[in-house]
Amino acid sequence: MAKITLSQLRHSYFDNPKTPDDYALKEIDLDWDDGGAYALLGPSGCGKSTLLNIISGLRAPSEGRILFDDQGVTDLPPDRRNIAQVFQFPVIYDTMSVYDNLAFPLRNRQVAGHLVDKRVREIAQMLEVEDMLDHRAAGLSPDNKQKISMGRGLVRDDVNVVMFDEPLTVIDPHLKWKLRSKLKELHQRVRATMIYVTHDQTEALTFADQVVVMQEGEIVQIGTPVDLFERPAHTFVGHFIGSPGMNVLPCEVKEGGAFIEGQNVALEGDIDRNKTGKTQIGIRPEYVALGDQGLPAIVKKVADVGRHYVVEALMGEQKVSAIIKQDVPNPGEQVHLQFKPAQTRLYMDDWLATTAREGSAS
Ligand SMILES: Nc1ncnc2c1ncn2[C@@H]1O[C@H](COP(=O)(O)OP(=O)(O)OP(=O)(O)O)[C@@H](O)[C@H]1O
Repeated sequence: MAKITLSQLRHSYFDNPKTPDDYALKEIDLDWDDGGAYALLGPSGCGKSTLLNIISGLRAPSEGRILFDDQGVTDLPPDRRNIAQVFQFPVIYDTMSVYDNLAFPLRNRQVAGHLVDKRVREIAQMLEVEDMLDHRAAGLSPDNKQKISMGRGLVRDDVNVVMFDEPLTVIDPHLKWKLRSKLKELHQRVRATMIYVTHDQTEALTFADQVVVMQEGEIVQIGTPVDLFERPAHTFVGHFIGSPGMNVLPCEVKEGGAFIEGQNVALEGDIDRNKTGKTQIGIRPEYVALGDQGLPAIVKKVADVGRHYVVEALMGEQKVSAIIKQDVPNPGEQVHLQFKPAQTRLYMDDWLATTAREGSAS
């Protein structure tokens, strides 16, 4: 397995790109460590497939380099990059048995018979498909077919990286969680460098140790699932991750503090003096409480989602969500919103612009 480096990578589908918007990938600099479990997360059109195709060699980048273990591979064709890929739809040979399907990538590389057998049985045991080894692949259910497809991706231990491209698309919703946790377990056993591409936050956060969040051809944050939840570096990450996402509220900054509707709102720490631009407060619904004092708002909707209630209130024209467990208000009621200071962040032009005060509870 290998460390993957993307250096000053840019890609445009136009012949003469001029503005940043002409680039499907703006500028990507990234190191993926050997043996890490990564997710590439972002909405449709943000550039995930473009990036994946550039790493696998199906597409040449307009600018920049790709290195595997510090060796340049930018000019190598896909078959010389030594990558295993698992796609949205199962890629297996229907006429072959499950055993032969799993053995295929190894036999193709002239691996000795006894080693093929050992590895196929190991992978089959990890995937819990040992009892299917003699079955013909054609008769398998879609989720078992995709399991075998994953097995084919994992069977070789000499690949640089295993890339999964939305691998759970065809899986029944009630089986998704099973395969999701299975993949995480497989990574822990196989310890290969894995990149999991998805637009689904649950899949990304369950699988990856580090999640790379993309928006409009740019990486907006790389972090652990906890980092992304606790300290979104960009308002997009705050919106995209969480349910409901982070509240992003226009505010005024003066005298070193932030104000909404003339009321001072305590922030997590100091404001970064080097940043400028549109000013907004970011606060997750989990850290908004209702009380006697605070920012006045009118309750619009209350949803009981089982473990807690999601209250949607209007502060003037501005919608604010709060997650609460008890003392549920009624729609139409006047309430006061209180933001937990250690979780109240300022964003300037959508980028985080406060530093957490040392020792403040997060
Ligand atoms: N072959 C192409 N020619 C021109 N533009 C393209 C081509 N492929 C992708 N694009 C554009 O590049 C941008 C990034 O697309 P890309 O497919 O990489 O995103 P994605 O995040 O993988 O989305 P999805 O999940 O929908 O596949 C989009 O604006 C898309 O319209």
